Amino acid sequence: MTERYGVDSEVGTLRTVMLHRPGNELRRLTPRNNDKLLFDGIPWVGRAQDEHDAFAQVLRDRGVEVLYLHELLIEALGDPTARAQAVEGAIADLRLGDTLRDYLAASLTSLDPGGLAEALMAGVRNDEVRAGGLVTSLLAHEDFLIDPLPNLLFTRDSSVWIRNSVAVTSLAMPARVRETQLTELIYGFHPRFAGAGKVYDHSLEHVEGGDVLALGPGVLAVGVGERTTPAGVERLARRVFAQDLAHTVLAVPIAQQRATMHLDTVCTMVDVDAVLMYPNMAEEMRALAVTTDGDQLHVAEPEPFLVAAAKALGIDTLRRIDTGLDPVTAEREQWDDGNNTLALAPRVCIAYERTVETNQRLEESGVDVIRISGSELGSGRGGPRCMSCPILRDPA
Ligand SMILES: NC(=[NH2+])NCCC[C@H](N)C(=O)O
Repeated sequence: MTERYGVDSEVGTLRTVMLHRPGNELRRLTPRNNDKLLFDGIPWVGRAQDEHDAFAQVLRDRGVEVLYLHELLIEALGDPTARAQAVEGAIADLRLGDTLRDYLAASLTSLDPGGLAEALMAGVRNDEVRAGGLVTSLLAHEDFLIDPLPNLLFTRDSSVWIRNSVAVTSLAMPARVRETQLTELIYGFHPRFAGAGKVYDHSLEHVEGGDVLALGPGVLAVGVGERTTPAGVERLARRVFAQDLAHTVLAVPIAQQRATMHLDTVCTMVDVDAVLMYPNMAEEMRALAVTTDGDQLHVAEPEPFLVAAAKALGIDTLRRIDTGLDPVTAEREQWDDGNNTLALAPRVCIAYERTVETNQRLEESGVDVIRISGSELGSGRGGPRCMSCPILRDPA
């Protein structure tokens, strides 16, 4: 049987990817809720969809199979047990109270898989239901009973494949926590993933996919900062070692701030032995190599990231593509996800067109750059890497 999933590197030829085409959940963003929902502006949704369609087309033109999260979700919700689990997860929130919870349970249960998926993604507003009762009368019209999930767009964060096992992650920001209820349904109930191993779940310590880089077979780098916690990387290391999915996990501390929320905002791989790094941070990035003797975890002293990574990969040097940008240009382009490239194969990547200088330097270093526009997509602070969850790559 040909493989349908499995990822052992960042750069092996991409075969299958999961995207999420932005939908009605983006139409919920207002100037009053966008900060909480982790968007820096109010995107023009139609244009964001066009940009996203163009991104998907670039992938298809390169022979990549594009799966959509919402379609996988609808298919998974064909299973009655999945629907029951979905409803239970959506109404668990304590803001509802018993009357409203019972009402929502009944109305969500009556929906078909398509309608239920839409409610789970776009959320439900108080004035969209006729529930009656105290809580609904006291809440504002525009209060959400079920929050919308605009960050579903960033499929990188809510699940990550580590070889033939999938890690449903544990998201740190309240606005995103419910996303993994959806990825859990997909991987738990969609027939395509029936035989897949499971290596992590949302009940564990925080780990986000944007922090997890498969540097090469058996070697993961995991950013520890605003999202993934120290305990998260420890738990992930234990889990991947127990399933023999990696021999080394490099824990990489990154500044706890929005600009560097995930490791992939400052560092992505563009070749089997080359990384693109945010120059303002490249020098000081350190890594602690975690290994195991089968029983205990061993933690090495911090070393420069590139040194620790090359050692773990068993190569002489991991090349850093030096964009040579002045600090201000570098800071501007990092903010616009210039370092968040998606590799389609060694030395071929997708990047936003707006990070002009970074792209040019990448090309001068021998990397093909396929440019996509992201004027609207970018308002969620994520680039090509975080808008994609690779499901199948050729072995590196
Ligand atoms: N892997 C990434 N860089 N993801 C970007 C996620 C952006 C999203 N708005 C958030 O704040 O969570």
